[in-house]
Amino acid sequence: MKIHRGLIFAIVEGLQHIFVRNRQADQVVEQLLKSNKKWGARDRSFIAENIYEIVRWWRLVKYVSQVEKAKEEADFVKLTGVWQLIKPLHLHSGEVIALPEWPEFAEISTEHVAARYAEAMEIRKIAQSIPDWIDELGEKELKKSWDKELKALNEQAQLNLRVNTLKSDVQAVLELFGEDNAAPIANVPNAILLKKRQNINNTEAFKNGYLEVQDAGSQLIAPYLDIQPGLSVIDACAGAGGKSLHLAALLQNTGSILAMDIAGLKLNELKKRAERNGVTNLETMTIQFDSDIEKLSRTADRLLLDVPCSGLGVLRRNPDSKWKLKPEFLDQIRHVQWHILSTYSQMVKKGGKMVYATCSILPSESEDQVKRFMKTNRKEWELISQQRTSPATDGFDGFYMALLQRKL
Ligand SMILES: C[S@@+](CC[C@H](N)C(=O)[O-])C[C@H]1O[C@@H](n2cnc3c(N)ncnc32)[C@H](O)[C@@H]1O
Repeated sequence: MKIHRGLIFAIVEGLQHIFVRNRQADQVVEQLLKSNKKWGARDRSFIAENIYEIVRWWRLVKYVSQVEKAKEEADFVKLTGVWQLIKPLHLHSGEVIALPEWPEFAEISTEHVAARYAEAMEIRKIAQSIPDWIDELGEKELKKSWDKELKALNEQAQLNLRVNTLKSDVQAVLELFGEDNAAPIANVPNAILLKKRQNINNTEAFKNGYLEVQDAGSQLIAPYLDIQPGLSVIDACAGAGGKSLHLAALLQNTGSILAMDIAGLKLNELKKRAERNGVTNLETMTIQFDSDIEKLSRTADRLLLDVPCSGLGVLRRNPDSKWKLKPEFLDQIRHVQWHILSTYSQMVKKGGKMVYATCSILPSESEDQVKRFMKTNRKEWELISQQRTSPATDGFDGFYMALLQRKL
């Protein structure tokens, strides 16, 4: 494939936004692609793919390029050029290419790149492109399985849909996308795998609320709460509502859902999504004080605690977060998780159930928090079951869920 200057500089612009201006990769890519209507579908996917790949393999590309800290435009051009050379080797895809003879690439020697790449492959944290502290933590917490999870977290995530059963069904959505392009996912009742990447938000099916984009692993969490029609459900960390919408569908629009969060803006987004999904049993509430929780003591048949976390189970989708995450944040978020689990659980009625969930592969954010909760609340609570999904073993994102019941 011929390398076009305009496309390389679009990638460079995107990377500068992410690494210099500290912006989120998905938002940067979305805005960049909107900014030039002349790019065709191939150009767009070239730009988006390269930005995500370079973000994912950032430490490796910097090592091979010998760029210590990327600051200037020239650094990003070099990194983008070097990635074009190592990509076919590293991802086993595409043909090996020669870089065009632009002055910006004059310094890059193919032989030197090949030698540095071979050297990098011997050092896991560089070959797998992960900060030292996450590599150490992963090994400490996951022991032998860290190696294979780390590799799986560097793969490109599949595109999964959840069919909204309030408005459509799996068969109808499969027919919309066609047999060649869509397939059901085993053991996840309303999940569909789309074989080709595409922008779902522009489709009529999405605009009509027939479907949502949601990883199949994430689709296991709402049903884990043992939902039956008529129940009163609280989703206490609802965010923009991926799981609230699923809960509404499982309730078949009966009973009630109270979607809560400390971030009111996210709940506003949830309201829009609920309308598109045809959800009629949902209210939202922004949490401001501890007393907001106390007032709801023992009111819920079911409580979902989809707590804030490191996101180390969803790095395939958000590869930039491994560079932005800091050890101090992880310590702080574990305290928040504990606060939520130990105080919000009061909202569950006697005999009611609660799911504690994270999108982290780390036991310290997941199993250990539940273990600690059970140690202090054994008289009142029973741990019914726990489940994990894993990028390495089932190909889903890395989620943890625990089902607990308040004794009668
Ligand atoms: C993992 S995200 C939720 C994702 C959401 N459930 C979904 O399925 O789309 C965690 C959420 O917890 C919220 N949060 C953080 N601290 C909180 C707190 N103390 N109480 C309630 N929500 C909190 C964050 O704003 C964020 O939206």
